Amino acid sequence: MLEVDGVCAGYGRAQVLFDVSVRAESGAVTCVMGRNGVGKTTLLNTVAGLLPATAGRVVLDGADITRARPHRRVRDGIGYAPQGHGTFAPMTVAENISVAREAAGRAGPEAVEEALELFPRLRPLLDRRAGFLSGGQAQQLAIARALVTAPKLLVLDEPTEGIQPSIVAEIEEVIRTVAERGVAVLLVEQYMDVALRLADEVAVIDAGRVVHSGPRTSLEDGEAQKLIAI
Ligand SMILES: Nc1ncnc2c1ncn2[C@@H]1O[C@H](COP(=O)(O)OP(=O)(O)OP(=O)(O)O)[C@@H](O)[C@H]1O
Repeated sequence: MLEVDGVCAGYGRAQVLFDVSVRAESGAVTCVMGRNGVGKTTLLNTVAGLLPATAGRVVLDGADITRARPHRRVRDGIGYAPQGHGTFAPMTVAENISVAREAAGRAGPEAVEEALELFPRLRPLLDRRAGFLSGGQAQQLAIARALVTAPKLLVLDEPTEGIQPSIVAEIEEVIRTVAERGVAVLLVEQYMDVALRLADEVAVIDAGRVVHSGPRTSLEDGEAQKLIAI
């Protein structure tokens, strides 16, 4: 579904990603791991089109989208829940969700109901402004906003960071359900226990390069774990 092929990217003269190749298949969770500052968010921003790739290709469903703008990528089927949620604080939960659905132009109004079935805790909060949500609620809203775009590829940046364990379990359940429905999930995750529960495939980044990739079971290897340990 997604092929990131030999991508380089960075900020001004500071190159962050070096020849990065990662794939995410439909119906599977691909987990990108690595220590702080190694380039995980930079990779996701390059996939979402928020940061240009200076070399290499991003291919979605066989189409080269390397130069496509972010809104085009949403319409092509990339749903992104960025780190720090990226929700509109002054807007209500309901407005956040409907704006995301309408902007994507991929799904009908029934997508909102489907997202609320996955995140029932959001239902009583529909009239609350997003800026007044707890961290866990805001994260659920961020994922719901990505889901109402009816993505083929769901991109999540550390969705369990700083969130209480009961909500983490609910978010994990949604990620699993979405993958089982055939969506490709590309997930940045720092916590080994979460990755071991969710990932089908893993890619470990260190200093802007992919230094390990393979099935989840390859994470049991001590060498792979050393690359992630803080
Ligand atoms: N907007 C920016 N301008 C300049 N440098 C940046 C910018 N965003 C990130 N960087 C730098 O790029 C490098 C990679 O950052 P990135 O956020 O991709 O790492 P990360 O692996 O996602 O880390 P974290 O787990 O802390 O989010 C870091 O050295 C960071 O300081």
